[in-house]
Amino acid sequence: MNVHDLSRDDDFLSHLLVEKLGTGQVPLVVHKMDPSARLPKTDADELMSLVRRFVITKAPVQQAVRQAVDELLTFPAVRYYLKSYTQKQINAFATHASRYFELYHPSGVIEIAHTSRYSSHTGKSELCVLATRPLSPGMVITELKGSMANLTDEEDKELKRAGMVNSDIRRDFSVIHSKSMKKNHLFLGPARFVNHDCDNNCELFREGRYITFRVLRPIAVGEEITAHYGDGYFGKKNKHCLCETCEKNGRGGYAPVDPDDDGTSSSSSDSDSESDSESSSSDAESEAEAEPILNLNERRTRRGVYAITAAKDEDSEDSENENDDDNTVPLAGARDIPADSEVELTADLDSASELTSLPTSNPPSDTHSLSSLSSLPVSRSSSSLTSLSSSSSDEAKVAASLTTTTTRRQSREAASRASTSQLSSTPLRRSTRATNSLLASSRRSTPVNGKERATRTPVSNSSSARGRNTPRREDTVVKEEAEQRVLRMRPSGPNAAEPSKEGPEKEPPRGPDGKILPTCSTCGNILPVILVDSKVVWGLGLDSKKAKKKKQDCPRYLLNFRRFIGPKLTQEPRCMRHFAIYQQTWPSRVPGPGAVLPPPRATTPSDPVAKSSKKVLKYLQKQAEVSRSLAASKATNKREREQAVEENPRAQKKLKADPPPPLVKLKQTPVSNSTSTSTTESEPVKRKRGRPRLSSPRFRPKVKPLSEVVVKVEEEAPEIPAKRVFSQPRAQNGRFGKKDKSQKKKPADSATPRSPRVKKDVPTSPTWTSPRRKRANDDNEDVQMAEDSPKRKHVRTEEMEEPNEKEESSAPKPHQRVMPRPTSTFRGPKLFSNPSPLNFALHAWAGPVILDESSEDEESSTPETPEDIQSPGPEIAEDPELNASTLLPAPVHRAPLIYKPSPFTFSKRRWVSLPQLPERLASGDSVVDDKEDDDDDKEEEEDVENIPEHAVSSRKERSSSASGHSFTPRWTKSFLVNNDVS
Ligand SMILES: C[S@@+](CC[C@H](N)C(=O)[O-])C[C@H]1O[C@@H](n2cnc3c(N)ncnc32)[C@H](O)[C@@H]1O
Repeated sequence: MNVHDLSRDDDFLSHLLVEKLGTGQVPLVVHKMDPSARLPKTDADELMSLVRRFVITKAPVQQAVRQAVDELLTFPAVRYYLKSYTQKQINAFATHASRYFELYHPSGVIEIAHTSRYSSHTGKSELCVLATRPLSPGMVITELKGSMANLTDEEDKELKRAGMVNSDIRRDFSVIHSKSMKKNHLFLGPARFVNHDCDNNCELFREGRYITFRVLRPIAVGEEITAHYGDGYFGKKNKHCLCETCEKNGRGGYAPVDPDDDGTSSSSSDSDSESDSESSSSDAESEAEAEPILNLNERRTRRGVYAITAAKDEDSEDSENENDDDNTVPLAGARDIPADSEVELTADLDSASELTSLPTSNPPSDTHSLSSLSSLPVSRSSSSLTSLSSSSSDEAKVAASLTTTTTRRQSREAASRASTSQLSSTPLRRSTRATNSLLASSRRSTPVNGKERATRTPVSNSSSARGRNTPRREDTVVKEEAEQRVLRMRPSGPNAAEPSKEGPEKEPPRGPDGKILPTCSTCGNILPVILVDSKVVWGLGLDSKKAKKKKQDCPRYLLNFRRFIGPKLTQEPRCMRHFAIYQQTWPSRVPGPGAVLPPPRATTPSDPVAKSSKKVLKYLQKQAEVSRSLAASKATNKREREQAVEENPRAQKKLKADPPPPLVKLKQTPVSNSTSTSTTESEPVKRKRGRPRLSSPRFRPKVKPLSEVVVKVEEEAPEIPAKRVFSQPRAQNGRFGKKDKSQKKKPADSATPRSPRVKKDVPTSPTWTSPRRKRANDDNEDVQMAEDSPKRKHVRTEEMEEPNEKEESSAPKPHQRVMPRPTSTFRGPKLFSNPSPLNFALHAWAGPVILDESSEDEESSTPETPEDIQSPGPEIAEDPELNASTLLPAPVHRAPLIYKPSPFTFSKRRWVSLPQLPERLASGDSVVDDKEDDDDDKEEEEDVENIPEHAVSSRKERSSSASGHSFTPRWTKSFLVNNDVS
């Protein structure tokens, strides 16, 4: 796709599928590449019904997406839009459309929302991406994609040429620089709404021609998805960054103003060409440039979007470092010319994948600016007021309540204050100012970091909206504010949610008059008062005693209400939009009480090794350390017990009686007040009779397969003395490691070697791990180990703690050879009936079989019982073919069994037979191995979701189709022609 088409398509599609969708009069305003382009008119209701059909369809995601795209292409406006398109262009458009549709699928885990975090500073509507479900590290947010288009040098320059009045392409968009290709790419699509945070919770990575995101640490519902644009994107060392992390730490745009700072601080962002790299930042340091203090908060970046200022000095200095000398073309009052500073995206996009953005050349209108402020959601994590959460601070809630339409008592107060504001020249501005004023006043008494933080009212939207023609007024404003300010801070205040995090009980939000404010029982937001034409249409009386007793939701229901209040509804919070689309309360997406959510589409990476990143590994490593310490104490106990067993065989009995070692799962350190479905708690494995069910959730990697693997590597391997594992079953149990119950859980027990020599060949762990799970873990481990050694064999060997590595590598891998059964009970697919396993086993034991040493190697990891003809039921015991000796190629000697294996285990194995066994035996085939592999494969197919390795192909398929990247040319020209496109 070329840049022009991508830009044009994205403008149109984001208009259709973001702006027009359920947002009423306060849309999610998307910055257009070409705001001047006229877009065909579309009926919002029609669009909504299309999306409604899409979200309620039962079809699989991709099918549903295709249907939706098909339908979209029948819209007159779309047909009109595409009429000059070639087939290729239509396909590209359809693919891009599919990305937007994917966002809305009920299985999706994110949504696009307003954020006020930057709006108040940038004066423009800003969007963000929020999680609607808990996300775990390693997950790939498949529906959050961005399409890339190669930028030609000319286009690249064009994007950098800010403020070209008649420019076709505007610059408030992401540009990714590929180190390997040494090229910049334009990056559009839903993924472009991801904002930057210095402690980002997601990272970018590339899947073919599109970019998507991988979760780095647990993300709670309502939390914002953030990426890292680079270290120098928002000025040198991101000193103008307004992210939540900077806010919490008093850095970036929230850092105290250095009294010595004469405004000549460097601004690498304005100059550095590879701003995220260390070298570039050091380069940038040398390129110190003056920057007036006055403009620190809303200064322009090199991309000039949110730093709009008319300060002369700054402009000239910035321009010094810009490669483009476009100083004569100011952008909304600023000559913000982006340098070649797009952050680099390395070849594998893991280590240095970064997202950059180019600035917009046009500030939004006041309406837009304010609309963005009008829905100030409250964040659980103090993040940018973008998420709805009950744990938000009062202050944030006050902010939320003070939307452009808020007229509660406190907002009235604020409004009266605002009326005195010099800047509030219009009602809209006044309300914005009111919000800020109120917040400022409340903050004046808020000590931060032991200091009383003076407040500064950020430049109102008017500053962003000001034109080049009004420099004088801006200067006045800026100076005035600078006098007030000691520290830089954003209007919502620092650590907005901190108090609620600390205290066990949340303080209900109160207005300035001290009265408790009514909040939405769904999202916790302060209920707004909605005005239409200065008349309160909703919200009054909600603070009455009666109303307080009643559970009250925020006005998502006003969607229906809108019918009689007309289209002039001035506010539509997130709950409303959500409800409009899903007819469900936020964040639920599926209808009906107790309805089951479809599994989230965020997946683990298809190729964990390739997709692993330092950050994920770092996180996992951290987690592993925690569990390692836990394991250390356990290991000591185990060793003691094992020693006791060796010294005193009687101790075995005790050991047997002891509960089996728990399946160690990662104990997670709580990262947030996440409702994450994280399953990485330390939970002991319940012992069950028979073999553990491989499909049992307790053996699934669940949410954090990577984490578990780390634990395995770090924890299990060092504490497993091979002796304990092999000595017992070999000596006492013969072929069936029945006696030691802890071994019952190991499939390896069936393959227990008989001699000490074999002992070395079959390593195992004290905690039974199903082969399938083990394989999955191996893969995951590879991810974890990828940095040290990409060789999986080596990793596996390490994990198994094989005493004799050479033997291990040459020997068949035990976990591959051991045949796990589909279930631990008699519900396996190979049983035709449900006979008594006990009877069967007793019958089968009539002719005990002992294999010779020569066949042991082969069998060491395979079932001991010979394969036989599949039996219809217990009668199988009567079948002469059950005499294993007749089936085995070379049975050498027999001996009575010393121990009776579990009848369940035994009979189950016996029944796993191949009809073609005799023939295979006759032909000298290795019966057991093949059979086992088959079985394994089948099982793995059944449980493919749990096994990264085996899931790779299916994931790849899913992923590629999910991406829309591989969409076949379904949306043909003829399709459009057939649909009256001419
Ligand atoms: C790729 S866009 C992100 C989506 C953007 N909020 C929107 O609505 O289109 C990058 C822009 O978001 C804003 N932004 C994102 N993260 C920011 C941060 N940490 N500090 C300041 N502005 C940020 C800046 O305006 C930046 O130019």
